[in-house]
Amino acid sequence: MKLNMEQRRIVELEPSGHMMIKGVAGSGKTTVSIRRISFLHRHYCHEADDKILLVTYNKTLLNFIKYQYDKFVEGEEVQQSELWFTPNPEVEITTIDSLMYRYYINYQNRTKQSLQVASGHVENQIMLKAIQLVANQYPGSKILSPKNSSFLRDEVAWINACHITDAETYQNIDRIGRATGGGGTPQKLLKNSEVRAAIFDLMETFNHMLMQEGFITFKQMNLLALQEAQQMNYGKYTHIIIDESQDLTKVQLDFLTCIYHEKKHSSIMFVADNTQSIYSQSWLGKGRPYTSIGYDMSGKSRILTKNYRTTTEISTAAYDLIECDANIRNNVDFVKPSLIDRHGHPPIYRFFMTSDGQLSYLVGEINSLLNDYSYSDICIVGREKRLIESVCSALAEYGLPSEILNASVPDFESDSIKLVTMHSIKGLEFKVIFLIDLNEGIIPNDRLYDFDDEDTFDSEERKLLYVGMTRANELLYMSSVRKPSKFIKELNVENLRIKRDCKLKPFQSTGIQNYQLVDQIMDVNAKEEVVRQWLLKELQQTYKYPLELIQFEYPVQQFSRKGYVDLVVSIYVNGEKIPYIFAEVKQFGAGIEDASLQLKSYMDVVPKVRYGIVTDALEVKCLDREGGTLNDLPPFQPQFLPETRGRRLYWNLKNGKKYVYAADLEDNEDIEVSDAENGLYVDCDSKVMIPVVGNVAAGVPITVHEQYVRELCVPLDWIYAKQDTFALIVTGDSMINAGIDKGDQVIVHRQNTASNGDIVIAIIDQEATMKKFMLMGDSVLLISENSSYEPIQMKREDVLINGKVIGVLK
Ligand SMILES: Nc1ncnc2c1ncn2[C@@H]1O[C@H](COP(=O)(O)OP(=O)(O)OP(=O)(O)O)[C@@H](O)[C@H]1O
Repeated sequence: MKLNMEQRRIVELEPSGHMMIKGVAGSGKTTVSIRRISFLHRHYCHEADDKILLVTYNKTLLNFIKYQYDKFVEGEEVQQSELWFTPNPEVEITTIDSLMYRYYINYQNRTKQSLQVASGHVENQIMLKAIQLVANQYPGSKILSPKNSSFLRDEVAWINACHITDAETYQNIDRIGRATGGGGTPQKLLKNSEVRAAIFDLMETFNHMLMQEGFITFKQMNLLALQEAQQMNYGKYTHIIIDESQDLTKVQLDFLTCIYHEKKHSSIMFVADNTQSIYSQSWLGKGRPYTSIGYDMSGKSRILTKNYRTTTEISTAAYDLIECDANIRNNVDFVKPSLIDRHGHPPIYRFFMTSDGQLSYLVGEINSLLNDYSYSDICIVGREKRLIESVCSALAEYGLPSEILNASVPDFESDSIKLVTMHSIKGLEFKVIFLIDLNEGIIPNDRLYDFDDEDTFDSEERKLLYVGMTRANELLYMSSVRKPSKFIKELNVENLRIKRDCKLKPFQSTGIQNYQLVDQIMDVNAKEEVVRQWLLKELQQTYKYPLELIQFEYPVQQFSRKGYVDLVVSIYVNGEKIPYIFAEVKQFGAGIEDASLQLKSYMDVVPKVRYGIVTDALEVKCLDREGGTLNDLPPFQPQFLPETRGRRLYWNLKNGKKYVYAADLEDNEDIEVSDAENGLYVDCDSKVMIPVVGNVAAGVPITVHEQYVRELCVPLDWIYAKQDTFALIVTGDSMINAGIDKGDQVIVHRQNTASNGDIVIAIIDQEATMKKFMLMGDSVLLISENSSYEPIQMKREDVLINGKVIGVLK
């Protein structure tokens, strides 16, 4: 892979302390980070204690990096990658959690203190005790109640994650998302309030009680790892690259600063995309400035805007989500993605009435994809683990191999469909992604509404969906069951499709007041009408059929019975209007099996109809005349309309070529000319009007009259000079073997000379006639191209040539 210029500049940047790389999803942030290791290792790692660290937030991403590089990197880079992933004192690639855990173990060993990570249950029990104890000191406080214990546990974890060690800091900190007390927050967390004072005391008491009982939380463990790093001066890194830095907590960021060994040639690079910040305890992802962790990034940031991972169609649809979220767009570090010219199928969205419906769709679609993709190219993504677990076991029943990606030892290569949660797919990519169960209550997850205010929480969940959508290299499927997530409505339906290889967009209802062809509707309140109106709109907007070709309730005689096709699209063929597409619609979600049979029976009795479509707005089936299934319907073509142009053949005797000449029936100056052989249109910008002066017998006039009633418009190229060009109507049949028939128009150039073989207008006995000119010695043969007529031989001086035929308009 060749890096683009911006990427290469970042990789090869001379280290000068801290810097930030902002980039959109798929812009190569991880790619650049890995190449940068190689560069730093080669050029800026010359001192004995120089070490490089690449730290990722999530374990699956770490393993994905290893997998990608083991698989793809060649030549020198293979050696480099081997260097990184085999024990090597100079380069380390790890997750922030395992790194901090190592420091925590050192802390334990040094302090001889052994604490166990508390289970959720233990944590809750101790929290309840702590609430009881502290509540006595705040008799007026409503917040310190057992019913708020999970909110309080979350808030305490947040204080610990943010490395807030004194009450004053907590009293004054911006509590983004919570301060307003919106959504499920039990109480406003106003600055300098008694509520905050109570929570801070609770945090200290809880931490203390937990440790007393020999337990610790993950957040406290991180605090102790940080303490250890501050204490010890060993194992520091000259270069640190932090991938997904927007997800890290304040403690984790402080820890990395602490293990950064500042030197003349050292560097710490924060790689971030705030649009993908999906953790509520993250620090920078919430829009906090880098100065809050001790770095001034003015003039130190670089931007990557091009999304290389997904197609333009997928990126555009995913961006719809971001565009409607002011929280995300207004974030200081927001980067608007720019698109690369890689096109593919727009994302497919399906709605199902039941989970079984979704499952059988998944099975059917995966089976149909297997011609082009292997199982390992496909990943099914769910908001929650339980959702993918149930799909995983169901797929097994259908004989489809699948496995839930294990974050610790993921096997990306195994020939099975992967299943993963939205949180763990961050940083990964697959050729085909299915985002399932995008349902109300699941995303945004209403069980988690308890803590942050609604807008903040929605933004976080919206980003989660954005992360999922931007994982697909080629094909993205999205589906909902029963009630779609409100985020689905935020996607622009124009950017979605209902099926692969089909232009039809997902169902959207139309209000009765906007129904079309109302005079043809039997019952506007009928349940299937809204489906028919959607299909009608699709036929007009997506397939471009004009409304005048569409009709409702088209009568069909089936033996003694009369039936009515719900919708028909007709076209004109040779001036005759014939039915072209039959459509049968069913009410929303009613199924299409019966309607398919009905449609086939209608098509059977109307042999002219070519295509059929049947839909209940959820399922769609297109049929051909023989009843075979088609991917899509044909789009409208201009020739389907009644003829508005007179089409004629023009034989240009100047160059021997034939053209299709089409003049508008109402405006004969509006002409279209195309090459009759290859159909290519001929430039008609320069054209002239020539008079139609009468029939051939009248000959070519000697003087030009101004008042010719009829004129013919022809391209300038076809004639020699406008003032000497006339059109005559052929009256006789003397030239039929030359392809010139009665009624044709010939274009004549006025001249009194002719060459052998020219078709001329000659005056014989004071009457004009059209003949072929042949000079024979002193005489001239005027030949009819019709064996019924004898050639006329005349003395050369007696022959009066009036003009030469330069073209024939049939
Ligand atoms: N210059 C390039 N040319 C072609 N492909 C590229 C280029 N840069 C990156 N890619 C490809 O784009 C995809 C995304 O790259 P990468 O994972 O590094 O992006 P990212 O910014 O870390 O993405 P995300 O933040 O969404 O996880 C990868 O498949 C990578 O190989």
